[in-house]
This record gives sequence, C-alpha cells and structure tokens, in this order.
Amino acid sequence: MREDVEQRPSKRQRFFTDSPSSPLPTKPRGTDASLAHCPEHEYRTDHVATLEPPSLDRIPKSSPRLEDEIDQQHTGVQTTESLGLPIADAAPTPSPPQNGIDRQIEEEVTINTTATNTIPDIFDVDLFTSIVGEQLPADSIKIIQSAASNNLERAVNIYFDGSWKKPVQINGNVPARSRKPALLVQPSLETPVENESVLRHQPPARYVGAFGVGAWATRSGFGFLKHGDPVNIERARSQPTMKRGRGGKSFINNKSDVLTRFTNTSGQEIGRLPLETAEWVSTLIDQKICRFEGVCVFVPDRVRVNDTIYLQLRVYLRKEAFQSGALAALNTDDNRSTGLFEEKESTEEKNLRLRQVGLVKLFHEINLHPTSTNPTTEKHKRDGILRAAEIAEQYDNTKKEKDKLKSNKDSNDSSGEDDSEELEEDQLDTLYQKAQSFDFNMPAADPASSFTLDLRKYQQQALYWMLSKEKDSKQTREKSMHPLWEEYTWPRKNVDDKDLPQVKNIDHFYVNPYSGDISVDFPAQEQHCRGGILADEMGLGKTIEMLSLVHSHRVEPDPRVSNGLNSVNDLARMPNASGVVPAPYTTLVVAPTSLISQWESEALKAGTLRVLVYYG
Ligand SMILES: Nc1ncnc2c1ncn2[C@@H]1O[C@H](COP(=O)(O)OP(=O)(O)OP(=O)(O)O)[C@@H](O)[C@H]1O
Repeated sequence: MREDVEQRPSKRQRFFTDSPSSPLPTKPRGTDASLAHCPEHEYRTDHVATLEPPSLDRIPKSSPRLEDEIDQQHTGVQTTESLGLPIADAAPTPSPPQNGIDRQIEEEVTINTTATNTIPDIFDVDLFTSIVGEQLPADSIKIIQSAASNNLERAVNIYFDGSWKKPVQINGNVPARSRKPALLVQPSLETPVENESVLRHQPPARYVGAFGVGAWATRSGFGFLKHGDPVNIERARSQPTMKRGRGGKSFINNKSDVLTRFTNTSGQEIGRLPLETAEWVSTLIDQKICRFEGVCVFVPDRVRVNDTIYLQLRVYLRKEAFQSGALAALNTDDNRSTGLFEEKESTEEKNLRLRQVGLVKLFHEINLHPTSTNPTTEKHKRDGILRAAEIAEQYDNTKKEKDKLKSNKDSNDSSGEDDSEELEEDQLDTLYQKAQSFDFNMPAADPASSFTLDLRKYQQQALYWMLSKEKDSKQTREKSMHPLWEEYTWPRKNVDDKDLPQVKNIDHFYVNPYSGDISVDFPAQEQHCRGGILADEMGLGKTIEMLSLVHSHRVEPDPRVSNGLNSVNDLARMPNASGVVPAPYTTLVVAPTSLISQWESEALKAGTLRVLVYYG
C-alpha cells in the first residue's frame, strides 16, 4: 500500500468526509461509475476542505451564506487528497452544505498547522479500515486517530505516510495536529572530503543544469507561494517498520520510498514532486550526488490539494559525488546474500545502480550530452546509456517480482533463474554495443615502409594501439579515454544565460554510465600491461593488422649480445639441420591448421617477409 502515497492522487477522484448527521456507509463504493449513482447524502462531491484556517476562523460556523460562497468557489473542483479513494466524480452543481461540515478546512498531507479543536469528531473506524484496506490493531488505529485529531482525511494520509508506525510521543499539552509530521527529512551523511589535488579547487556544489517539473500540491490555501519564490527540495522518508512475514517471523521492512517534497521559505510543505521525477531525484539527494534548488514558476492563486505547481529545479553536482569511496560510506554493510541460483546484489551495488539510473535520467532532463566531436559516437553512447538505465530498471522490477514470488513460496523458486540469465545477456549486449561504438578520436599510426598494403583508418588506429601496447609507450597513456566513460563539459552559463564561475583545471567531468561512477579525473585507458587481444569484428582484416605490426615494430638485434648466449638467436643449432638460419626479426604465429595457408599468403602479400611454415 505504501507506494500509493508516493503517487499523486488521481485528479478525477475525491475523498470527502461527511456530516455526522449523515453517516457514510462503512464501505466505499468500488468504482467511480458505481458511485456516480450514490445519493448525494451519501457522497459529497463538492467543496470540502479547501479553506485556509485564518479565513475559516472568520467564518461563522453555521453561516449558510458563506458556505454557499464556498460552494460556489469549489464548483467543479475535482481534486482531493484522497490518495486514490474511489469516489464519485465532481458533480456539476455543488450539493448544499450540511450541518456545517464544510468547516473542515485545509488539506495538508503533513501535519503542521496549529489549528486545534475546530475539527469535528468524524472518525469512523470502519470507514477508515475500508479505505486503507488493512485491518489494523486497535492500538494502531488509536495512534492514527489521535495523531489525526479524529480527522478521517488526516488519518488516511497518516496511514499512507507510514508515520504512525513510529509512535509519536503524545504530549498532552501540545495539540496533536501541531506535532511534527512523521515525514522525516533525511539526515545528512557528511562524508569526509578527501584531499585530492584536483578536487581541492572544486566548490561544494557546481551547477550542471536545470529542468522544469509539474509538482503537485499537498495543501490548499492562499499566499504561501508565489511566482518566483524559492522552494526547498527535501527528502521525506517514513520510518522503517517491523513487518510480520510468513510463519510469523518479524523483519524490518526497509523498503525505501522516494517521497520528495518541496517547502516554502517558512519550511511549510507545499507539495511533492511527481513520482516519476521523485524516483531519481530522491536517489541523487540521498546519495549526496546532487543538490536541487527550486523556483516556483507557476502556482494558482488559490491552491488546492493535487493542483499542479510548476517548478524549475536547478541542479548542482556535489563535491562529495566525485570522491572515491563516497558511495561506500553510505552503506558499509555487505548485505549480499547468496541464493541457490543467483547472487543477490549488495546494498552498495544497488546504490550504484540507482545512482546510475539517476544520473542518466538527470542528464536526459537537463539535456546535457557527453562532449564528443563525432555525432555517430555520441549517438551510440547515448543509446548505450539509456539502454543501460532501462536494463537496470528492468532488473529492479524483475527482482521485485521475484522477491514477491519468493515470499509467497516456501521453497526456492527456480523459475527466477532464467530471468536473471536473460538479463545478464541483455547487459552483455549493451556492453557489446558500447564496445562497437567507434572512437573517432583514437590516434592512428602509419605502418613501416616495408609494408606494401594501404591500411584503412580503423586499421591504422589498431596499429597505433598495438604499437603502444608492445612498446608500453608512456606518452600515449593519457590520450585515449576508457571506452566505458563519458566526458561532460561543465556548463559555462546557467539557465538564465548568466556566466557561471569556472574552476581552474576542472573543465570536464566524467561519468561511467555502466557503474554510476563520476570523476573529475580523466579516465585513461589502462596501458600498464604489455600485450593485448585484437578482437575486431570478423573480416575487418585482423591478419593484415597483425602483419602491419610485424613490419612496423622490428626489434634490431643488439650487437652486444650477438656473441653471448643471452638471445635465443644465439643458441646452438642442430648440426645437421638444413635450412635453419639465424632469425633476428622472427615473429612466431601459432594458428589453427586451417588458417596457416591464409597467414602465409597474407604475409607474402603484405611485403618483404620470409615465411616458414611449421606444422607441429
Ligand atoms: N588494408 C587492406 N588492404 C587490402 N586488403 C585487405 C585490407 N584489410 C583486409 N584486407 C583483406 O580483407 C580480407 C579479410 O581479412 P581477414 O580475413 O584478415 O580478416 P579477419 O579479421 O582476420 O577475419 P577473420 O575474423 O575471419 O579471421 C582478406 O582477404 C584481406 O586480405
């Protein structure tokens, strides 16, 4: 049920309390359609709960004139904080106010007003139970009821927020409604700043882009937010709860939520980011990757719960995100557990994956592309990133399903094995596609003059790479970027086209979309080992490429060793072996029998090489 609260309530559905004099049925109707035929006295479809407390105070409780006015104001309103409660659509004409019930005011998901005893006691336990769809112990209901000051709407919100699960200490002097909501702002996890030379100059947070989002209001009223006002983007998370699993075993339900709220400068919660945005924004906040600064772009004069408030979010990449080990600091526990058929991911792996998806979505939203000189390369890379994100999400969903399945079965579920294999194949495909993307920036080398064929561009690049591998030439090390990393340029102007402060020596940052790592250091392709594997596609000319290397990297025999026994060339030969000659430039090719003749003919085609075929 918890996910429900993270989602914006459906615009077409409303939830209403009713007058004590016209009790609601104990069970809500199943569908809008069925409810549409309910008599008006059963379901109200108009104007409940949208006045600000101050104006309410001025309203005489039984003033029919004012109530009519309120009715008028609310005619046609179709939103609510019902969190999906199925209720009839708004009626075209408001039903008349009943017994002052319209005094019920202010729809907030969080409980942060100081209003006290003006709320009538309208808590119906049966109705509450039917709405939340769970039979709760009497104690829990009491806690919720008390925290909600007997207000059914609040109680439903509190239930879905999960705040009631961590009992709030009830202080008789403090009205329950004024108590802090159970939605807790994430504690900040300060990780020590590593003394990395480049990072020293990096500010705590650096602007990376901006995007717009249609958030939804969780309160109603006037004047708490206007166009151009800054808003704080905060994480709100409900407490982990104890749950009872199969067989009565208790476990902590650590299921993470993604609630991300925005507050005004007075700290009042105004609303929340929509689920699809909150899903990745929450990760980037939790993992201290980003800071978000919001500005209100549009807010209706009179806000009602579930109204859309448009925000512009400016995104800053935090310095901590670039520090190695910052992620590990989030979760030091290795909670990996091994199933019968698959290895479950550890918390760290999961965080990396969420971070990866978060970054990919962020860059997509702020329209930030990797720095690349060649559009083909860029396209390949972007496709690869998005595909990787898709896979990650797919994996997550499959895992959730499997977990659900597992919890429903006592025995191990072997059907999950196939899924994970399929996903692994998908991931391999993605990596393969990535490897296919051609790096046009890779330097090329010309073969030696003894080589008689013309090398194609990619073959020259392969030759360059092979030469640097054989020679382990240090000067080439920093020139090629690791193929799995992306380079991004720090923006020079912000969304208002104002110049941004630049940081000395840090013009770029690098993202590995496959691991979720980010860095300000150039991720050079490792060149520390000699030798390698040339694994071009079939038919691209690997034989020719190798032969160009044979021509181009000829080691001259050292005259100093010619009289000694330090070289294989100086070993004593078999006395009767005919045709054996010293071979100072020899390259030994070991090939399957079927390819030997091909090697031979290619070698002869490529230039002045003597070829000796030996079967053994
Ligand atoms: N630069 C070139 N100039 C002339 N011919 C070339 C060149 N590059 C490749 N070829 C020719 O293309 C053909 C395919 O090359 P080759 O068989 O070496 O590819 P390969 O990558 O080794 O293939 P496989 O993976 O099947 O072993 C050969 O006949 C080769 O001579």
